[in-house]
Amino acid sequence: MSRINSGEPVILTGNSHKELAEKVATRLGLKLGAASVYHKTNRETMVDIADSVRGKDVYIIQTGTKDVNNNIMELLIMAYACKTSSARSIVGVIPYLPYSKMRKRGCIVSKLVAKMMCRSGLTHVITMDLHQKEIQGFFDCPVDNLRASPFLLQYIQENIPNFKSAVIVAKDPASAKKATSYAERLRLGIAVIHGEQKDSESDLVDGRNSPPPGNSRQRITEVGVGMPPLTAKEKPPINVVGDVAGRIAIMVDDMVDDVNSFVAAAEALKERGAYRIYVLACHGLLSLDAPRLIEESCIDEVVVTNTVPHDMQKLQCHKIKTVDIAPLIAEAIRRIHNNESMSYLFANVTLED
Ligand SMILES: O=P(O)(O)OC[C@H]1O[C@H](OP(=O)(O)OP(=O)(O)O)[C@H](O)[C@@H]1O
Repeated sequence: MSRINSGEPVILTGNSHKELAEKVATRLGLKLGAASVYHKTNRETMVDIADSVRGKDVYIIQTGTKDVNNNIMELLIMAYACKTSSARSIVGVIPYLPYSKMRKRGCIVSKLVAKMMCRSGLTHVITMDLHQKEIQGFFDCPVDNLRASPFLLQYIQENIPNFKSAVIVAKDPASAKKATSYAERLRLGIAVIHGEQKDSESDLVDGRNSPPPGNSRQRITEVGVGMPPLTAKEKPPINVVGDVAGRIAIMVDDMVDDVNSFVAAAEALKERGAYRIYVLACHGLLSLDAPRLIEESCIDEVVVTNTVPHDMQKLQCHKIKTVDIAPLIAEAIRRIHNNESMSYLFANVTLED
């Protein structure tokens, strides 16, 4: 990779993923800028940037982790500190953009997050595999939504023996387009799973202010709007459309969170004769009990990139593998900094990725 050539940028990072930030800086032939980001005893976030950023192009590498609210505050305060110290441009490098999964009912938090980031001083955002591409429209600055698919496709070709006898699986109809786009590039067939795999409220971990019990359809009917209630027993059964018998099944998605939906899908695939089951996704959030669930499941491997740190989860589960996307992020920074076209980075991706 050629070097940065138009005035050295400053690469800063908060506490979300130092390892990734260091890898990116090293690839660019730079050192991380001296900044300390810490929390006072009252939990307020403090930022000290040691060197002057006046007139500089600053890149702040900060991803979303399980410490998500601190991740966001650190980024906002760092960006604001750079803005008020007269940085020329401030690029937020946010590999996993938090709050991008929209909850059914409730406000669109990603719009609020985008507005706060722009107000704090970000002049450009680099992110990866947005859960909804439309989120880019919430930002009042340019957004480059990089894709992990070329890296994941390469992993399949190099690390899954007999991948030519595999079928790419969409674990729900919503991910069918993504599965098709992977399948076409690998010249494989697809299968689509239909049916309820997890409760829509399964990501609630804190009981305070949680919605009243009962499923959402029931509540809608109680106030006299909408269709008759569907009870848990009446949920559509899991159905696999496509032939997976005697094949390797590879599920592709944007993120693996608490993993429940993938485990349920894997069981359906196993029942129908798939003999090896892989899950590939960009973001390995691997929340809650995910490592144990994967370990005990019929999934053979979960392959994610290092947009989100997951070393602890790997200690608990030997089936989790990591693909390094630091080279992609470094190349995006280099191109933006040198005012070069980004199209090269999108050469082998499709709109559906
Ligand atoms: O918690 P896990 O079981 O690991 O699930 C992760 C899934 O959640 C997200 O989709 P979501 O269910 O939010 O559906 P959506 O596409 O309707 O937003 C994401 O795209 C994965 O498919």
